[in-house]
Amino acid sequence: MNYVLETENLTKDFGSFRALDRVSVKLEPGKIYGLIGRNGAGKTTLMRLATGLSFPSEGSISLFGRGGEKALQEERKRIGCMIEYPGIIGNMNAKENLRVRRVLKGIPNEENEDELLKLVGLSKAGKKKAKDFSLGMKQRLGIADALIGSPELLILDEPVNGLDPLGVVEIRRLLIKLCRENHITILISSHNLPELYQTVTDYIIIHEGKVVKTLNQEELDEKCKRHIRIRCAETSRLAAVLEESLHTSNYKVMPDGSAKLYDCLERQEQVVETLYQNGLTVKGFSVEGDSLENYFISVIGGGQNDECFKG
Ligand SMILES: Nc1ncnc2c1ncn2[C@@H]1O[C@H](COP(=O)(O)OP(=O)(O)OP(=O)(O)O)[C@@H](O)[C@H]1O
Repeated sequence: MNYVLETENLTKDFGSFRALDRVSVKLEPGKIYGLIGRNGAGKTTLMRLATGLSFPSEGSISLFGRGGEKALQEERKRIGCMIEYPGIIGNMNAKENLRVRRVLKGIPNEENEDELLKLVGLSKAGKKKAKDFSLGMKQRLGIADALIGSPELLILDEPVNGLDPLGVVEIRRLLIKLCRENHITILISSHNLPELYQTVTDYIIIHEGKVVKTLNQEELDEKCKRHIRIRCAETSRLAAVLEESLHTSNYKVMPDGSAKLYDCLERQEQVVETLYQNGLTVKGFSVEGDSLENYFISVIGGGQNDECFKG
């Protein structure tokens, strides 16, 4: 497969400080990746390297299946980005801002600025100068800017940072639309985990410059979904008892022979009783599953400053 972005052992040192440590990630087309990590984990550094705003100390990057400086320079035209702060000219309105960007990006044909403004919900901003925009409007203008040139990969550093709940929802809808309808692959960083959960398809968890976990939404759901974990000696009969006596097929038999039961959480006593009545020797019975925040904290080791994961 030609990955949209692939890094191999990507490393960035600032003097003796290693901000990014042998990061290898692969971004498949048509997905929305959430880059998660505490303050200073290396998210922006990774994004800056991918977009060519900074250069690696070691390791390699390839974009759309091509590596090497010359090819990267060409392929970067297929990326749109908003990193750190949206670069906005305060004395110009939204449309003028986009026009300047288009010219700076060397896109000669009259790109459809009106269409972009409509897409990000700024068509009514009219003559209002960007310096008078709300934070949400500025973020949306930043995204419109990143969309100039019809990029196939959109890289957004904390696009919902500082937005009110409605603004957050608007950006979420926009990103999902861009991915589903315009087939744009998206990499976003955010500390707002509940929000990411509703937006992204895949997660890349980064901690102290290292990628400590990559997983998709389904895998995360599986990890976080509350369930009863049942361990018993007669593995082969357990499934039959769950189906025939508890009338549920909402369970999964794990490789170690235990079962995860996603039903019956409100009637655990009845479950235990039924297992005993059917002659099963229960060796373990526990309720497992976690909140999203706790899962991420468990992956990165927890500790102080966990408030970077907003609830
Ligand atoms: N130009 C630089 N010179 C020195 N150190 C830097 C530089 N840029 C980043 N760093 C350091 O590299 C580490 C990673 O920074 P980075 O901005 O990538 O973190 P982040 O995950 O984006 O954090 P945040 O969530 O706060 O934005 C931090 O410790 C930061 O201080």
